[in-house]
Amino acid sequence: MLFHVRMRVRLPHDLDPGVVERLKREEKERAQQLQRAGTWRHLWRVVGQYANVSVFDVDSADELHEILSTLPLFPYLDIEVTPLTRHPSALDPT
Ligand SMILES: O=C(O)CC1=CCC(=O)O1
Repeated sequence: MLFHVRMRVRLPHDLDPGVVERLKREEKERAQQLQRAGTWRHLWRVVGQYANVSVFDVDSADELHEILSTLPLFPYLDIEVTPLTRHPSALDPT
């Protein structure tokens, strides 16, 4: 199942810079692990915002919830999820 996910990052301005650096490093490691596994299919920066749009390929909404809710940055993310299905005019079968 494919899901479009929009994440907006809202880090508190008074968060310790060392904590911010660690969270970003851990988020990157987890994101790249999931990309290598084929689960995090697309990861794009939204121009002009500290936000991304992503496409996840998972077996269920429960699996997606588990992934998103365990991201290191999760406490600081506003997340919107949109389930996707195949468009009948799409050439790409995936
Ligand atoms: O910077 C972001 O958009 C948040 C994020 C998601 C994966 C990652 O490495 O950073």
